[in-house]
Amino acid sequence: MESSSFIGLINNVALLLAMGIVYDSLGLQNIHQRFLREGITGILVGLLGMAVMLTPWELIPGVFFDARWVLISLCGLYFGVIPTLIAVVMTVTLRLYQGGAGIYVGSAVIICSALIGLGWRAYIEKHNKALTWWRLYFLGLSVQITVLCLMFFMPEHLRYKIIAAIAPTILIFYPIGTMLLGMILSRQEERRLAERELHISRQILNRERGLLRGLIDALPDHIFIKDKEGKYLGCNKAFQSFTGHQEADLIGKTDQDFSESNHAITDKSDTLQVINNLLPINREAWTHEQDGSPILLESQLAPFLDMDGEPQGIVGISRDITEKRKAEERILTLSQAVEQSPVSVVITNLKGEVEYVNSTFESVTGYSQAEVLGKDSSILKSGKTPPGRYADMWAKLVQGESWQGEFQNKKKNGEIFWEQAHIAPVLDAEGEVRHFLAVKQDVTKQKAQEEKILHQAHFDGLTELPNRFLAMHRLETMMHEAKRNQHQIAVLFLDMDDFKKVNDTLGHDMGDKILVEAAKRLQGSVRDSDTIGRLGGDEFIVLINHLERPEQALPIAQNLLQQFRSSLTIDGRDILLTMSIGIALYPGDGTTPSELLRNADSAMYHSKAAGRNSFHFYTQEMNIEANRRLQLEEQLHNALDRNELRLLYQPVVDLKTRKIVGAEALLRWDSKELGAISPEEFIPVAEHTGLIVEIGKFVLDDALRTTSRWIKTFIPDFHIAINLSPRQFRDPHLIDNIESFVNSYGLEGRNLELEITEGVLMSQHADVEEAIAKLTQKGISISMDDFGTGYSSLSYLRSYPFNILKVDRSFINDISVDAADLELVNASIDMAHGLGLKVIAEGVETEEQTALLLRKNCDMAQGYYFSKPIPADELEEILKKQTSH
Ligand SMILES: Nc1nc2c(ncn2[C@@H]2O[C@H](COP(=O)(O)O[C@H]3[C@@H](O)[C@H](n4cnc5c(=O)[nH]c(N)nc54)O[C@@H]3COP(=O)(O)O)[C@@H](O)[C@H]2O)c(=O)[nH]1
Repeated sequence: MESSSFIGLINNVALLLAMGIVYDSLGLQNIHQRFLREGITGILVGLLGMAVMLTPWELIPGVFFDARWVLISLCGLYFGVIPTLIAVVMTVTLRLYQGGAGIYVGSAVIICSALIGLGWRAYIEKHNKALTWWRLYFLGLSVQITVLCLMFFMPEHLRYKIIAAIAPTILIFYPIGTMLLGMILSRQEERRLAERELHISRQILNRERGLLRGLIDALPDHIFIKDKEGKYLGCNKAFQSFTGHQEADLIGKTDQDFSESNHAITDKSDTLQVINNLLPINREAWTHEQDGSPILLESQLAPFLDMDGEPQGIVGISRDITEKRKAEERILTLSQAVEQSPVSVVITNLKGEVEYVNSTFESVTGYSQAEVLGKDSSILKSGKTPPGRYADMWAKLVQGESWQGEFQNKKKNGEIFWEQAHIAPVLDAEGEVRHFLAVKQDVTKQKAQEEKILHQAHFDGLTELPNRFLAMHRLETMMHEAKRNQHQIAVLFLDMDDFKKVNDTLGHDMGDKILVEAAKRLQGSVRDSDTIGRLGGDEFIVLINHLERPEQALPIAQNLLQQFRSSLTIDGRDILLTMSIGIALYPGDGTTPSELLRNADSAMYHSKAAGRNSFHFYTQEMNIEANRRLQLEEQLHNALDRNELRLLYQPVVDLKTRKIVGAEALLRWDSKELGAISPEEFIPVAEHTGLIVEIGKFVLDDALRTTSRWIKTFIPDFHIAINLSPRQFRDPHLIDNIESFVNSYGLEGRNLELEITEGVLMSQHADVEEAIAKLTQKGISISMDDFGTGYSSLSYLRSYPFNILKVDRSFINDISVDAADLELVNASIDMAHGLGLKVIAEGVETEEQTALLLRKNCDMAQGYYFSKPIPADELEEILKKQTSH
């Protein structure tokens, strides 16, 4: 090859190499817009191709040659369609401009080499092949063979000359050149790619490093790194502000160089421990913040290793757990309080499944925690709680409101129990309902108590009949219904005849049994729709509903009386009892329950007055009687204050001497409103109302004061008889009062005689026995009044320490005409004397009676024959005269 040809070849090679260098130095790969990048690349390759075409070398004289197809084929292979098209257009244009014999073959060479380059590119991309040296070689070879073939289209006189001239060169050197050039371009491409990746990696690394630092600095936890000697290698902002030292000041120093706060997080021994064991450790320590406030730090220290696994130091994270610890302690206290709470605590999820129960729940229900966890809270349902209550509860809970109420639940052993529950939704920090909390108390005992109280409030404890309150309530309900339906009601007021006497005689226990039996008989004689109740004592009420005519009550009352025609058998004893019944009708006899009851009561009184064991319908006259009783009660209340009460004295005469030896104090009431009222009328009222206690005290005081004068002046042995009613014995001050009056008026016990009737003894109060014993100890005489009228006076005479027997007026009346009465009185006197008692005959009205009594050895007498009850001053005059004789 000639030197000029060689220079041309070198020139072509240099231009081809320049393509890669220029591409690199222009940084075309950095142009992000694809069309711009490919356009510029195409122009650059086109320019280089034109430069190659303008610097050919003369292969043989007259035959010029260049390496354009190498450039164009590599452009197709490396840069793709658009740059190759531009380069082809530019170089073909130049070739056409150059003209000559090879104008078309030269242009075809450019186009074919471009197509072969693009074809190889498509093949490599499609099959994802690597651009190896041998592929580059075959690309070069295929291009050269194509170029050689195209040479056959040269004019005939040149065709073989050219082929002969170029064939060895392009078949031997050009494929190798193409391969080498391609490899250079590939290497450049790889380097460019590696650089770009490195650049990107650096960017990522920097960004991530910044991000990581930012993150670490943003963390509230204290983060630090130390080397093996415990010297700081770095730390985050939180650590800096906690220790009060900048990172730059910390680096290279140990905790020994700083204050306590650093030691709280880690100390040298921790660092050594972590490094030696290569295991993380946790530690907690109390220290102080910069402002001196105490703070609890929890630190985690872990080793960090180099690539070879050698420990390089430790990394530590420490955080403020002061609030967490306080919260834990609060939660612990709270959970212990809940656990030990005396009430059951249940926490469920929103589906009602149990998540927690305390120990009280376990002990109350018998279920262990394990048995109920995850179960539906309805496990305790007994089926006895009304379903509406659960619906009401859920309606409240789903609205976020709390609910309280009672359930009748079932224990594990099947026992039913009452629970008072307060259930509330539990909200989380966002205000969302997450759980339900139930606080429950076993109120079974209270319920039973309530029911008992309710029962007691409505039912009579002895007979289990409705009591006054319930009976009146039912009457009111019946009245409403009767008013609506235009029917009538009969209210029957029942009172047992002489029950008090029977009760007192046979004792209260027997009395109670009689009442129970009587109640059963009454119950059996009315319809279910009627009501029978106990008003108290021996009083019952029967309410007959749905009457059309008043007469319909008549057979019912008759039937009730009939029930008691046969005797009651109690404890083997046959007891015959009768009833007095009063009937009031609604609406005729009253428009309120109390008015009807009052009027039925008046009618009952009338039955009593009419001889008992009978019934009477209420009449207006009865109302008058009842009103009278009411008036007496009202007026008697203040009779003492108004000085309406005074005492009369009836002398008691010694039958042998006919001299006054004593007197009986008898009370009189001259009411300013009602006029003179007989003691027979007002004493029962005073007893009934309890006013007798106050009045009796007045009698004792007045009588003892008055007679003390007579005793001191006229008769030292004078005895004053004072009546005591049963009710007075229930006064705890009775004995003290008597003693105090006797002492204060300078009297002796023998000057006082207390008259008690059988009724006092029959009440069987322990107080009576005790009181009588105390009184007799003080020398006070006790006399049995109205002897002979009661049932068992004789047995009482033996049982109690009586001093005097007062034979009742009813026996004395007829002793002069009735031999039986005289015998009775005679026997009484003998018996009394046999027991060591003195006898006073009451109601002596004639000399004949007096003489008979004297003959029968009666000791004393009182009665109109000797004197009616007279005022104190009159008796004083008599005593004066008697003494002076
Ligand atoms: N607890 C108290 N009871 C008292 C007191 N004062 C009286 N009474 C009791 O009231 C009942 C009626 O008493 P009174 O109307 O006073 O009748 C007494 C005499 O007046 C009456 N009497 C006396 N002699 C005759 C007579 O010859 N004929 C006749 N027809 N009546 C006569 O008898 C009554 C006395 O009875 P007694 O008490 O049984 O001795 C009466 O039961 C009183 O007890 C009082 O302060 N406290």
